[in-house]
Amino acid sequence: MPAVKYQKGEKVMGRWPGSNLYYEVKVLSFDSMSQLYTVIYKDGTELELKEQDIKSAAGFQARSRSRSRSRSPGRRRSRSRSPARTTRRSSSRTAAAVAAAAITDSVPSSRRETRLKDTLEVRPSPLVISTSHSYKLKPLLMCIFLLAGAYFWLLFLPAWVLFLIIQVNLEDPSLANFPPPLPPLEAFLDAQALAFVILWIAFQAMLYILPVGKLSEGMPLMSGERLKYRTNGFFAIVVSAVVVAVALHQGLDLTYIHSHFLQLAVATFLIATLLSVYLYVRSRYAPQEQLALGGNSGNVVYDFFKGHELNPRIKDFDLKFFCEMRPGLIGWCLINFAMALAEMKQQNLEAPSNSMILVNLFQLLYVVDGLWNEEAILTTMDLMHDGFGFMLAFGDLVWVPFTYTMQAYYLVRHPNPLSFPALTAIVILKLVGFYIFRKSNSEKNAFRRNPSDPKLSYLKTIPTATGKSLLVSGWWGVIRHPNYLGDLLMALAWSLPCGFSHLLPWYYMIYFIILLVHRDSRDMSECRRKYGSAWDEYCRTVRYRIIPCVY
Ligand SMILES: NC(=O)C1=CN([C@@H]2O[C@H](COP(=O)(O)OP(=O)(O)OC[C@H]3O[C@@H](n4cnc5c(N)ncnc54)[C@H](OP(=O)(O)O)[C@@H]3O)[C@@H](O)[C@H]2O)C=CC1
Ligand SMILES: CC(C)CCC[C@@H](C)[C@H]1CC=C2C3=C(CC[C@@]21C)[C@@]1(C)CC[C@H](O)C(C)(C)[C@@H]1CC3
Repeated sequence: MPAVKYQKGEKVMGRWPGSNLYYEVKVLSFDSMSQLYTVIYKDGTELELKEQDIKSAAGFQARSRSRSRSRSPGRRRSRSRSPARTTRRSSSRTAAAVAAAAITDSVPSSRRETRLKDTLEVRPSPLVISTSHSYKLKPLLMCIFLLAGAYFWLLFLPAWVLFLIIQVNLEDPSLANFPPPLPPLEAFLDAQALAFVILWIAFQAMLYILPVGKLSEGMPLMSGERLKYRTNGFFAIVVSAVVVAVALHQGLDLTYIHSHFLQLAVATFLIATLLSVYLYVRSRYAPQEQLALGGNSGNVVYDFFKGHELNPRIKDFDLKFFCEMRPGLIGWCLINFAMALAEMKQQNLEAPSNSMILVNLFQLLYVVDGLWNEEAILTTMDLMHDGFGFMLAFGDLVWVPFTYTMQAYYLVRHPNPLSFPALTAIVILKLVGFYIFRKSNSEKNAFRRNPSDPKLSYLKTIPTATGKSLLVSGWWGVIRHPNYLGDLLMALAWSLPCGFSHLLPWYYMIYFIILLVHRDSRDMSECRRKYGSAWDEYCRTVRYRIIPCVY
């Protein structure tokens, strides 16, 4: 049995979860089952920490002394944030009081910066957080639930995609016709479809590595390092569009995508599964500091599903960023366009229907906007916190292109004429949703990138113990997830053109409500863990999550 490294009663430095800050803590106990130390901070907060989040006090002080000696004056500015120094200072103010007092109010940027710095200087000892949110081993039942969940989703998600594809293409896609007639087994696999998918992904990978476009910096990792990302997504979609146009001109029949939708989906699923196996294997050898918090249960299926490595890269090629932003996202627009051509062919139309045009334009705007603002993805949850495993690989490569295109796929066989007032109302809804979505995402992204940006000086903020602040006015002062509200309004505008005859084209709307409500509660617990009572203060100030005055 391995020896316990830190003994009961020993004074050590413990990392504050989710940050790079270390505080002096006393070891209370060690649980050999969970391999977690229970430690107590100076203000009485008890947390459970892994061994790698603890350092011996002597070694830590020696290291921070030698590091601060070698720092340049510019970097020394941030010395007040060093944990060693923070622990030497003490403040009688409670964290909540500091947070409340330091909400900055319409101050000029220079003053605001000073104020921000001041709040960093008087940073209190860690916030008192309730143990129910603490960083501790989940009870056995919870573990069983999570494991069972992973098995369930692993089987359910691919089956659901197949079901949607087969069902929506039926003459009568009513759910009363469940289960749909299954095609013979050999109809699922098609070598040509597989070749097309491989070609598409390779083409996107080639565009991604071209030395064109900006190299953007990601958010600081635990190690303090900032990864660089080639954010040339807009370039990639423009080149893809030109190549497709040339291929069409040369006689390429894009309606192949409609007639082989099932085979293309199965081929992509195989690739996503192979990729996930590769990701799982390499995560077993990845250094500790490159791992995400989740996906380390020791259960193969759960870890395979959740993903463990945060930013798996082959040299500078970032697999998670590439998969999230390129083949699936740009493929989504290609498929929609192919569906418009298939609709014209099937229904003998000279031009796509108004509904089809709306769906195509709306979703194209969404994707182009995402690619134009590609840098903003670097401050989202997936990029910052989630490991890359089956869930995201499948989500990015299969789920997005083969289920987000459901409205266009549905319209090929189920026309839904739109009156002019209905069309106008839907366009207005989409634009309102888009405005809220874009403005709120850009505001948070700009603030996270440069909190002292003079253009944001009018915004009120709450400082937190991690050194980051929370916006408490502007879009993020109205509701806690304004970007989700905008996204939901847009989703509504995508389903409305399909009418109300069937439930299936509304699948995206229903799924999206569930996804975003779940993401919101996941984010709430994560932020509560990271920011402690500063987060509570934020929640008291901004009471509603997604819909003002309702939810
Ligand atoms: N079409 C689709 O399928 C999907 C689309 N989306 C869209 O992607 C976008 C990104 O979503 P997602 O990554 O889920 O979440 P967010 O972009 O909302 O990111 C949440 C993070 O923002 C930071 N944050 C929260 N509140 C504040 C605040 N008041 N001030 C400053 N920072 C704050 C926190 O991170 P920290 O403090 O660590 O910076 C938090 O963890 C959204 O627009 C969403 O609608 C998302 C999922 C699926
Ligand atoms: C398979 C599961 C049930 C769900 C998987 C979820 C993923 C499909 C989504 C998680 C977050 C996403 C985002 C986008 C696409 C869907 C996934 C990958 C996004 C790239 C779409 C375009 C937007 O402009 C965006 C804001 C960049 C989105 C970021 C999050």
